[in-house]
Amino acid sequence: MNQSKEQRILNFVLQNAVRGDPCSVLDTIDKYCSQKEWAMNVGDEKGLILDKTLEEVNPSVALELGTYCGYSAVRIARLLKPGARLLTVEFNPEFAAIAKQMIEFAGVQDKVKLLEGPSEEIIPQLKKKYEVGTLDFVFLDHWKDRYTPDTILLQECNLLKKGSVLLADNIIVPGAPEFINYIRNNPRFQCTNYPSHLEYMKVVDAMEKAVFLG
Ligand SMILES: O=c1[nH]cnc2c(O)c(F)c(-c3ccc(F)cc3)cc12
Ligand SMILES: [Mg+2]
Repeated sequence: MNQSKEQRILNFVLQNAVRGDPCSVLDTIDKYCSQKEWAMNVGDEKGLILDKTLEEVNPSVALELGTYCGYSAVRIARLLKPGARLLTVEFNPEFAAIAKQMIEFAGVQDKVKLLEGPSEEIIPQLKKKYEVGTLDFVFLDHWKDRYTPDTILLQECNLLKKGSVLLADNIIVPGAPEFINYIRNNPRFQCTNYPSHLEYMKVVDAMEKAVFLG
């Protein structure tokens, strides 16, 4: 049974990165995905926008929707203050299995809880089952058609508080026009657009930050 691309990425990290060194894991994934096989990690250019947003927010509790191979989970976790935690949601069991190993190899497993399943099922469980009060930061990087319903669900579940920050990937490619229309016309959010490029490509993409006003 030949290996998946995601397994090849993990193997390259296990063989070439430094165990326990998150930056080494990120650089190694970026090297593989820019030189050998493209993959949908947020990457190093949009990753800097993620880093800057995280340094502004300095979240105690962060949520990521769309773990994939764990690149952005490692990227987020490496910047979390002591005691802060990241909950990351992945629907695809194969991706979740790869991400678990990636997160452990990077040494950030104590800061990250990987939740396997559909976001629409997991979000309503966050308060009671995962002891979340409210979320300081949410990274939307899963399926574009879920950005709006999940943002509405986060509000319905009272998981956002005044100042909670959402950051959404792929606003241009693959694009999330319905989300952009929803969030920019919603008076409860203050939006900022961050032009960038698609991971590992010269194609234009963008991220959108939306601050919940309460
Ligand atoms: O499905 C996705 N979920 C989360 N992030 C993505 C991404 O960053 C992509 F570039 C892409 C992408 C895939 C194929 C393309 F040709 C272009 C972008 C997809 C996703
Ligand atoms: Mg993405």
